[in-house]
Amino acid sequence: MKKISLLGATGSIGIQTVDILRNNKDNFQLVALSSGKNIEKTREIIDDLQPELVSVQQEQDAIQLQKEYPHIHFTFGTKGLVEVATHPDSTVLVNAVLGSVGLESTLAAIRMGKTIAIANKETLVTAGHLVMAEARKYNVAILPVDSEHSAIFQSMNGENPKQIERLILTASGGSFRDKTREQLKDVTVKDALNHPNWSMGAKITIDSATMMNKGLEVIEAHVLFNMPFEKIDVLLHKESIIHSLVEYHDTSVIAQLGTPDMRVPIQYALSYPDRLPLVGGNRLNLAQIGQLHFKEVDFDRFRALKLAYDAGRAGGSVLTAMNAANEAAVALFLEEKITFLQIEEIIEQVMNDHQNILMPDLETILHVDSETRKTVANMVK
Ligand SMILES: NC(=O)C1=CN([C@@H]2O[C@H](COP(=O)(O)OP(=O)(O)OC[C@H]3O[C@@H](n4cnc5c(N)ncnc54)[C@H](OP(=O)(O)O)[C@@H]3O)[C@@H](O)[C@H]2O)C=CC1
Ligand SMILES: CC(=O)[C@@H](O)[C@H](O)COP(=O)(O)O
Ligand SMILES: [Mn+2]
Repeated sequence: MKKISLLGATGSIGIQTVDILRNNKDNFQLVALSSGKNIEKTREIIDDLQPELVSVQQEQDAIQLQKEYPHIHFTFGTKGLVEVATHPDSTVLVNAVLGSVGLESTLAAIRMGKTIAIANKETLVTAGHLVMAEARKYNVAILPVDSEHSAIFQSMNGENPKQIERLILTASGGSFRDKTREQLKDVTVKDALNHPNWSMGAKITIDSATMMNKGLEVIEAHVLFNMPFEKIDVLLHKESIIHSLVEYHDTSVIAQLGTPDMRVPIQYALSYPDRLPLVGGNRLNLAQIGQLHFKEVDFDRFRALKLAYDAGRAGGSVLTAMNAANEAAVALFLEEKITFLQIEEIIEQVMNDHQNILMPDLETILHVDSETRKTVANMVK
């Protein structure tokens, strides 16, 4: 029986994780969870899986829930995320919270020796060097949940990492993959939220449309697999059936395929090194699909991807600035305060203005993160 702490239980990844835990009660037990502001969904998960500890975003929600569930301990805010992540009974942290707010709780869980199943890519982008250094120090496994990184992880199983030629991340191209830059000028939030293959949270769906998601994933791959950027490629593949590929010295290419279903990589990170049957999973029928498509990426068309490669190659605090600018700009786009193309304009301006600090410590990262968010807010006043 693995005991689990789950950050971001009410989100897209969180709900799918809860689904897996519910279907595998003999293997997993949820001991602690965090949610944000969705208190109705939080109640449903509590009633279903009876955790010992729950953290919500706001104090008043914690007070209300404490009255309703006196046998459960409630907490809130950033310290609540840390409490959930470090619950003494859990051995695995599933980090499915959104954004760089997941950083400190991840570091705290690593220092308690917990295995980390990580969906929260912003944490790896903003402070990958700190997370991986702590993971090495405490001998903790960081298991990918992101579909591409899970595919790479599975395609590296039993192989010698030194014999890898390159990693190939597949990209659907997002909601606007068939539009020109000219046509992107007046796209709406509703259109941007309409991802062709995946049903996901709003922020990552917009990231997918700008291709910043793929940029974050290139950096995530660099961090998780210790691979130089020159050996990480992106390939447009509109069906999202091949989740990513690894090419070896001898020209062999190993890939992981499957129908687009995030429960597969989530469950694999939980059951690793075993595999469990996926309740309600759809089997891949390649004969029925008939054709798979591939195309080279145009970096002028997908400018956010180029910015992410630039930040990755530079390293240092510009990664935090880029990530925070993206989080802030996407939030403004979702509130309809800026246009779609302004997202990457804002990121580019923030990166150009940034005074880079190499190997930033936690304090510097938190400072750059909050200052960048203020800068972006001022840019659109
Ligand atoms: N969705 C997907 O298929 C995939 C997602 N990922 C990554 O996983 C992470 C989560 O994505 P996704 O599930 O789509 O996101 P969602 O927006 O659906 O969910 C985010 C979760 O985080 C909570 N949350 C948000 N802000 C805060 C905060 N300030 N404090 C505490 N809790 C907070 C939300 O709470 P509430 O809703 O209660 O307010 C919710 O539980 C992201 O890093 C994303 O890039 C990676 C691969 C695929
Ligand atoms: C499901 C998942 O892992 C997402 O990150 C997905 O990759 C988004 O798809 P694209 O970024 O390829 O559009
Ligand atoms: Mn992904």
